[in-house]
Amino acid sequence: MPIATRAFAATAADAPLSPYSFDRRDPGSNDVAIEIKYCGVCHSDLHVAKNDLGGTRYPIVPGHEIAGVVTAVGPDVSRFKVGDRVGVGCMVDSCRTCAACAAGEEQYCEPGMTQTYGSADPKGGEVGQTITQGGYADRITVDQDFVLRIPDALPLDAAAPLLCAGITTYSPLRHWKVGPGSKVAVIGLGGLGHMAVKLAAAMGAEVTVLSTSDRKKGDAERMGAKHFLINSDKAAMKAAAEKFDLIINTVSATHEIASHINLLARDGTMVMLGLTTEGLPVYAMPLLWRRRSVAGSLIGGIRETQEMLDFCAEHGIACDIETIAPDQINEAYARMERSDVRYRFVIDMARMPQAA
Ligand SMILES: NC(=O)c1ccc[n+]([C@@H]2O[C@H](COP(=O)([O-])OP(=O)(O)OC[C@H]3O[C@@H](n4cnc5c(N)ncnc54)[C@H](O)[C@@H]3O)[C@@H](O)[C@H]2O)c1
Ligand SMILES: [Zn+2]
Repeated sequence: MPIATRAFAATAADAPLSPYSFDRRDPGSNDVAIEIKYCGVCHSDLHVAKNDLGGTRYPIVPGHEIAGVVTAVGPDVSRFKVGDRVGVGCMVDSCRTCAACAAGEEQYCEPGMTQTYGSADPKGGEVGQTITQGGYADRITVDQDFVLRIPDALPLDAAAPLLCAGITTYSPLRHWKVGPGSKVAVIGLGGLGHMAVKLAAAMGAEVTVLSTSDRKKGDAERMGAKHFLINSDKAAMKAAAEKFDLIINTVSATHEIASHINLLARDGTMVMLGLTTEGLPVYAMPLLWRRRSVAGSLIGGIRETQEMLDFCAEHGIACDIETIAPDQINEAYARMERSDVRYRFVIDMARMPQAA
């Protein structure tokens, strides 16, 4: 029996999200059926719903920060049982044979991972759907290899955004070997940025937040930042020159980065996380003079995502959230566009309208 699912979908780039019903597949032999309790609202959802990146196929149910409880498992599922607290992030499958998948970095799967929403699903996807549909929904069915275990120490609502915002910031902090003594700067204190601050501080780094105003200074310090820099303050920016080993750039819109390169120490790296589509000028001289890099990073693999969840449980880290009902999603998007969010909206599926 296919699983009746209530959701919120975008039907066009300029239309508000609205109630949408469809069927999830009944669990196959390796599948886990999940009742979604909470889903975080990532800025990528907004980019896709509004077709900022091009190529969105409608209707689309966004959402890739999923936390819920297992309701059924297929006969070959060994890792999960009914009642387990689980999460699903940005991927629901990959080729599993390419070099990236073999290295546990399924996000860089060479033929391409199957994203939680908007991907053509090689297994046929949801019943009657040509693309995968995401987590602004009360049910989902996912292959067990792409399901994460949410440790008991983490509340499901505040853990949900870890499945994207958490892993997207944890992975570059690990890749660039952040630890005690590292100096890390975070640009953009939103969903990703606030997790970058908490995670880098828990890894022992000295963290600085770079922002356009001092509105969030108190919050940043509470999250573990030692310093707060306003990027229009020329004297402060000059004083911070050559300071940082790693700059995590989470800004969601195209913005000037060249003036920030001088903040990097020798061998320092600025990691771009925002899904911006326009080119940005970067000059060779400040890069080569200190062997600096500008890099990018995409979410993180399944093994590393579990490691991140366990790290958060061990260090008592979760997201700062504002819980909303599914029908408040359009208002939440409008607020995200105004940078009015502290620091992640999370949809509570128990408040799904009955008629959806
Ligand atoms: N690389 C990845 O794997 C990955 C994963 C998740 C999200 N993302 C992308 O990362 C970006 C951030 O996502 P989020 O969910 O944290 O968004 P968010 O809306 O929670 O935060 C964005 C931050 O950028 C700031 N900002 C926006 N425009 C700005 C500007 N012009 N100048 C300076 N600051 C500005 C906002 O004040 C806010 O602090 C988005 O583009 C999102 O799509 C990438
Ligand atoms: Zn995301």
